[in-house]
Amino acid sequence: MANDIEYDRYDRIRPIRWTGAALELLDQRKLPFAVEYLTAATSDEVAGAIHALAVRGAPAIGIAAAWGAVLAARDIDAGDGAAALAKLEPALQRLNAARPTAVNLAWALARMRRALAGAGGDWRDVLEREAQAIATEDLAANRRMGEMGAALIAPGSGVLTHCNTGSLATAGFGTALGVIRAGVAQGRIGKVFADETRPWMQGSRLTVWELQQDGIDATLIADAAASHLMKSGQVDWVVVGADRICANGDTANKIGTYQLAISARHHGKKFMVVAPSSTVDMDTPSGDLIEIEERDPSELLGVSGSRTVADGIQAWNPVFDVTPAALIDAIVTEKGIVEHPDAERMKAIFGA
Ligand SMILES: CSC[C@H]1O[C@H](OP(=O)(O)O)[C@H](O)[C@@H]1O
Repeated sequence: MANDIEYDRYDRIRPIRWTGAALELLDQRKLPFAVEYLTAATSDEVAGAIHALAVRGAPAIGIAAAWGAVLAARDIDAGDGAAALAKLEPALQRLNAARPTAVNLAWALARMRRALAGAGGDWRDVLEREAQAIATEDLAANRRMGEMGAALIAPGSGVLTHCNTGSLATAGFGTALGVIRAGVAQGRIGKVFADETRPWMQGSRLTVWELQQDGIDATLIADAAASHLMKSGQVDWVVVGADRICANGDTANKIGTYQLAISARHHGKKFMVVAPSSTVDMDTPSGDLIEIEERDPSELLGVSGSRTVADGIQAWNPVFDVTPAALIDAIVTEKGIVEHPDAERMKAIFGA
């Protein structure tokens, strides 16, 4: 750790709590004005919470789904893991269908299946240990990525981030927000900007609130102000998370990321993607093959329950977009940094 900096003070939010009998989820639809946990007692309740964005963020939905598999196991009897897997598969499919773009959901469920396949009579304990391992490994990866990403940022830099990639979106500490936490703690980042991230407002409702809990000042900007901010010279890096990183480095992330990358390149700013290796999908060759989630257009027709658009107006609501690898300066994962990513450089770290 850089200078043995104590990061715990930067990492007190836990959006996912396993009680041993149920999963408690910090309901992110109610933040920042209400900190309330909902209790999911079944795998289908977990799937519903993922789809409704009560729990959100690529790593967090993978972790929640893993615990959902543990909850599904409570409803079946089986002599070994293989028999259990056959009975669990319908519930695992419903969990997998909760959201399509973030690969972490499918990755976590595939890992739970692999753990079950070789398990004997203790398959329930194996399943629970695997879910806990996924969460524990994610937190460790975030702490490591924070250090690795911060090391790329020169002291006194300004940073713009998009959406929410913090403790709320992970097992803790965050991905892009983990780099910002580490960069602030090391004195490398002097100014943090967060954009609002319409339509779900992850930036204005979640990111600036999360940083406020740490005592880190962040300045909120309108999404539309991002290019003007970069032109003003106040930021040196744009640092974002990811939902799926393809074999050639193309990266799916929250809608609006692509235009930030275009503007960053135009203004000579560096563009960093931060994500654990569980977000890397070497089975998808390029970004044009990623399924982009489209949510209910009504999310665009109002704010906080108040309608802002005349009746009868149509809306199109894709909630992710794909940034081509050519616009990315560095992809930071806990397994290594891919600078100027392309298929060859991705393969060097993640294999075929
Ligand atoms: C570390 S979270 C990664 C990713 O997840 C978010 O999407 P959503 O809020 O819809 O779950 C956003 O794209 C973040 O960048």
